[in-house]
Amino acid sequence: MDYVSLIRDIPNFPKEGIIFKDITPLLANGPALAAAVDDMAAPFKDKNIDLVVGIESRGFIFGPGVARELGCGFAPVRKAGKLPYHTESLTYDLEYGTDTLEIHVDAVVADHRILIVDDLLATGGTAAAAGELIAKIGGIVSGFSFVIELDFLEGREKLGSIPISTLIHY
Ligand SMILES: O=P(O)(O)OC[C@H]1O[C@H](OP(=O)(O)OP(=O)(O)O)[C@H](O)[C@@H]1O
Ligand SMILES: Nc1ncnc2[nH]cnc12
Repeated sequence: MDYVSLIRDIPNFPKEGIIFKDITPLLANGPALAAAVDDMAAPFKDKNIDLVVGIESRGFIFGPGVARELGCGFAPVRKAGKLPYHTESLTYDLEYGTDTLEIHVDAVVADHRILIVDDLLATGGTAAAAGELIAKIGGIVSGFSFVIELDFLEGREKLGSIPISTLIHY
């Protein structure tokens, strides 16, 4: 699938100097969306994943589809103040600022194998924070699956030796 032609560059969004990768053309294309979800799940089909964790907000678009493909459930990692039950929380640096992520304390079963899903890996701060949160509540982070990776930001350096799958590299 030619994903690259379905991702639009938006210069200087949301801040001067950032080239934002807009995935909405890909989302609007039925075959491309289905292929992206399949391709994100494929490397993890035989990895005994127990739960997919998606990161707000664009991880919520792909995560449940990937979970369905893997035959497991889904749990959200959300921005601060959005989750209703008791949470673990972590503040981290973004390509364009800082943010705080939270997860419900009972989101994972102890020692279950977790796949983290998001649309894009940039500096890796978000994915690393999600991984730390899952470890704090007893899960085993067993993979990361992204649509896009911005190689020049070296985000995968923050994710250690855990398997990472990405559909498109820039
Ligand atoms: O690798 P990093 O440098 O941490 O950046 C990647 C994160 O940035 C974007 O989300 P954003 O924080 O813009 O939130 P959104 O999905 O709610 O728009 C993207 O969807 C990732 O979650
Ligand atoms: N350049 C970028 N485009 C889209 N989402 C992002 N998240 C972090 N950096 C981004």
